[in-house]
Amino acid sequence: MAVDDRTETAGESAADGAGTGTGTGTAAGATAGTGRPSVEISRRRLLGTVGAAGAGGLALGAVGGAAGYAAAQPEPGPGLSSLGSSSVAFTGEHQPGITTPLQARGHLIAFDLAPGAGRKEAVALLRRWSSTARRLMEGRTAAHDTAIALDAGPSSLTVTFGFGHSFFGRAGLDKQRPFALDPLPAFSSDHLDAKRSNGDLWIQIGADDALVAFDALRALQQEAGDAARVRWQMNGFNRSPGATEKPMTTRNLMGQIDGTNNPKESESDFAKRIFVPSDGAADPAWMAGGSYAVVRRIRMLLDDWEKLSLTDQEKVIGRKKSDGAPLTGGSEDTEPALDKTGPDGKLVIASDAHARISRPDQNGGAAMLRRPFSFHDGYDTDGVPEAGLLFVCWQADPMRGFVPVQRKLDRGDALSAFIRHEASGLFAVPGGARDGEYVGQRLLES
Ligand SMILES: C=CC1=C(C)c2cc3[nH]c(cc4nc(cc5[nH]c(cc1n2)c(C)c5CCC(=O)O)C(CCC(=O)O)=C4C)c(C)c3C=C
Ligand SMILES: [Fe+2]
Repeated sequence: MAVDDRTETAGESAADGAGTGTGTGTAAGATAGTGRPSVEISRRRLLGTVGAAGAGGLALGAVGGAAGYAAAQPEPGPGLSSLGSSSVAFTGEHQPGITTPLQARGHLIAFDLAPGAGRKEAVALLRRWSSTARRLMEGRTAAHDTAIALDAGPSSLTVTFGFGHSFFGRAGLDKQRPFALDPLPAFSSDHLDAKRSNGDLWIQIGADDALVAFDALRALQQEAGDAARVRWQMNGFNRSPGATEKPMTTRNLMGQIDGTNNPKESESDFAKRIFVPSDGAADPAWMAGGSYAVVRRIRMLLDDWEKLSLTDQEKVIGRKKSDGAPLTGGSEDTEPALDKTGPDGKLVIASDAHARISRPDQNGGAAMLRRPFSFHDGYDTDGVPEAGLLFVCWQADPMRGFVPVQRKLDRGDALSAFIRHEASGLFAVPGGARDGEYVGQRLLES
């Protein structure tokens, strides 16, 4: 949906002047106790000014900061593109960032409650985080804003919160811990780094603008305050909207079209597969409308992968690299002919092809919604790219989603020679906040 005029809160009205083009572009004054300047303004209001000023935003840089901004002559501007103006609702049956189309930027961050912090601190933290997530997703500023995203619209920002297994003991909520959060089994191909795995609390941030995404990451990390400490943090990306001639399924860093056969919202069993039932049958009740996120940092062994011929690469997956069509023919959306054999009598889609053995019909119906981000963290000392997939998948129950499929992949996936699972997390992601609620309220106030 396109961003609209914003209703200013009482807290924002004091800073209105900063957003109306009076000259500074930032509010004077400081936020009590932080020493940091308070930029408590609506991004939309500032955008109104920038829109009226046309190239004023550019003039800001060109002629030197706030003074240049004030001097810019008003000219009609093109306004926000749909990339900047699109926003996602914070409230709803489900949290945002699960069925939201993939965004161009992603940050994953896990926290542990600080020593001595418990349920009371967690309640205050989730209240703060929810309030900030809502504001930023609407294109408003955070309570203590840094100006990083000041000129941008909401840019499809989503913020999604989850609870890890260890949270429940620390918060005195053991009885509320779902069995579905029991630790994932070990897989023979695991090379997991415990320090970059799991955590009490998890946040997934996605946005189509890098500064909007980082702004949210920074705001939420700062607001953790004394209540929680960062355990690990990972950064990812996908294709930017509009980068291709027509909208299409994204590619991963192996060059494959990735996401084709994801469950579709239009399918009758979609909700049952991805979300914990909202009809009162959920156990525990606070997870109604929620979902379980499995997060795996999967390194791609790109030097080895890129040595394969195109034919061999396609054999590993069972689909064509160019358009994602099954090797048995057709286009991306064609159902693969799994039994089809070639002139040599062998299966056209090999018995160990990744896209064959990960299918629900090869795994007792197990299905998940894959919603990954690619990552690239530079090169190691040998010049090998530290790159791959921040694999995030969503399901109503990991034992009927990720676990059986990963077990099967572990036993004989042609892709496994080219990937390495380096970190892992499992998080209970409660249903979306209702109006006036914070995320996790039904757990924390149960
Ligand atoms: C345990 C679950 C899975 C892991 C881990 C996984 C890693 C992984 N996958 C690719 C690339 C592709 N995967 C594709 C399909 C696919 N993968 C999984 C599950 C896991 N993948 C499923 C359930 C499916 C869909 C199967 C089906 O129903 O047809 C494809 C094909 C295109 C598509 O449907 O998306 C590609 C390509 C990589 C690179 C990777 C680890 C780095
Ligand atoms: Fe896959």
